[in-house]
Amino acid sequence: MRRSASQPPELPGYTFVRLLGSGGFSDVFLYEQELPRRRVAVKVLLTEELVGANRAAFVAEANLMAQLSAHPYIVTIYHADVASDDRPYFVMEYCSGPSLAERYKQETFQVADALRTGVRLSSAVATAHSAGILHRDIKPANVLGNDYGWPALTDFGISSALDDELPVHTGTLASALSDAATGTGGTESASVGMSVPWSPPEMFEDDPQPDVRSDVFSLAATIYTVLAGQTPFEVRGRSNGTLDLIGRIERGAITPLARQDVPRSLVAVLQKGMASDRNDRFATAVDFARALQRVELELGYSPTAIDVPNLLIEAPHRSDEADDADATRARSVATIDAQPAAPMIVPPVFDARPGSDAPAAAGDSTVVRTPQNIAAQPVDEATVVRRTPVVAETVEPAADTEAPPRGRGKWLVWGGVAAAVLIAGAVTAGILLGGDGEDIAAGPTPGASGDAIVIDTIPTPTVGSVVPGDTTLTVTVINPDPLDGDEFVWRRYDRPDEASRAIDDGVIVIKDYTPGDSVCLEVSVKRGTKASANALEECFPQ
Ligand SMILES: Nc1ncnc2c1ncn2[C@@H]1O[C@H](COP(=O)(O)OP(=O)(O)OP(=O)(O)O)[C@@H](O)[C@H]1O
Repeated sequence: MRRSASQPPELPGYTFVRLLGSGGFSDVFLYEQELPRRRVAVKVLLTEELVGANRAAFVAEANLMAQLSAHPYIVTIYHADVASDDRPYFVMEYCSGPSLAERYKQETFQVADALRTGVRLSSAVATAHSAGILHRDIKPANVLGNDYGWPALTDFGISSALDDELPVHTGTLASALSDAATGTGGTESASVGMSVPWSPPEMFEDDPQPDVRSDVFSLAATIYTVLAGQTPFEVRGRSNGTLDLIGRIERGAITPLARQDVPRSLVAVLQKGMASDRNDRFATAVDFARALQRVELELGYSPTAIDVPNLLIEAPHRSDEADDADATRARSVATIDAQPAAPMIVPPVFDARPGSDAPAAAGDSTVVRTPQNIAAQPVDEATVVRRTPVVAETVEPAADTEAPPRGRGKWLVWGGVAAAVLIAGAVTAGILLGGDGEDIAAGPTPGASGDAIVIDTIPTPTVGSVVPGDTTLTVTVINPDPLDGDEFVWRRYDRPDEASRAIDDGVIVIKDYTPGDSVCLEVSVKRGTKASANALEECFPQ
């Protein structure tokens, strides 16, 4: 439920113009500043959030952003104070353009634009890292657009110092349950914020310990999102509830990026950025930016400068790039120029382009997004708060319990109280309970509502063997915990138009197979009318 905005405060020297937007615990208003005359965005903490920890978190956000304000791709903070109604506020650069979230839903990003945005954003993130700050909530909605159409990273609301504990928020699942049910408060404990579709797997651990590579994952996921027009672990035509996404993120099941104009090298960079094991990712945001620059060079584009402070790393110029307009700025930041391309290997799972042996299209042609390549159902993009360490709990299903309208009950946007409890339990157990199993008879359950009630635990199949033949590919799958009557349901997710099929012996035979081709399968165990919520999703041969 959307809450109504608070009253804009009276601010001497500023005239209120209009509401720009509302966050979980603050409102952002457009004001006209008198001297110097300019439009500014003012973020104001809600009266209900004035209690200690929230006020401190708000002030910390202003201080973190102010520390990074000189960066060209981080929203600039001008001033902070407390209004006459006792609400703290900060005044920042007004970003008149659409955010990346608005843009990717309305237009198809050209490859050059995505690369440029990726390098710029990475330099903003690297700058935060060099100041000892993890952003922890990088996603398209937190990248605003300024007057020049440049990206401007914002919302350091859940950021933390690199060597600190995660920021502690007040309020818990238990207290939310209690609040929702009775209107009273509950006990407090620590919780962490995250936006699930762009979160790395380590954030779902009991005691998350994110580091710079966690931000690298979210950076890569953000660039994937703007290129694909959907988040990386969303699958068209399937349930994309929070549990589904967490399962796919943990398995590294990135949805193939079906764009002919995205070169294999870029696919490989994004895949490496989103590797499940953080040791397999780029070690730093600068490394990720450099990899994007190499793709720019490969495609014949001017490499976008990496603007970072205090890192006077000057790589050799490409002679014809000496006048790159991007490289000269009146900013106190160093510039890292592009380096020569290095070959990268693209595993087939991520690259869904037909005829993937064909050379990469170097062009930057406009791609018209057809209804087929738009995600069928929205995922929950909100920043949510999860208690940590997460403890399994059991509650009566409360699917129709309303989420509190404002404040730290933000995580309830996950689809209700029961969904949040289910996530907590599932993550703790290290497995994702199959209880949100899709009702086969009714078809896939769209959205987070499919996460609401735990009914049973249906195992996820594993791969037994893969045997490529001259004209067939035979994949045998195993039910690790079979019960009488269990079957398998499988389909090719690289061919969304093909129907699902049921088998009971676990032997999947793909006919008309051409050796060397990749076949992407989604296999669930079917038990009665339910299926395992977390399907096996893999492309073969591996
Ligand atoms: N500097 C700005 N210029 C223009 N619009 C802004 C600016 N800062 C925020 N907004 C708008 O205000 C909305 C709310 O901002 P806020 O940072 O509170 O967002 P949020 O991420 O939804 O909330 P939270 O901080 O609770 O995660 C944003 O969605 C954005 O549209």
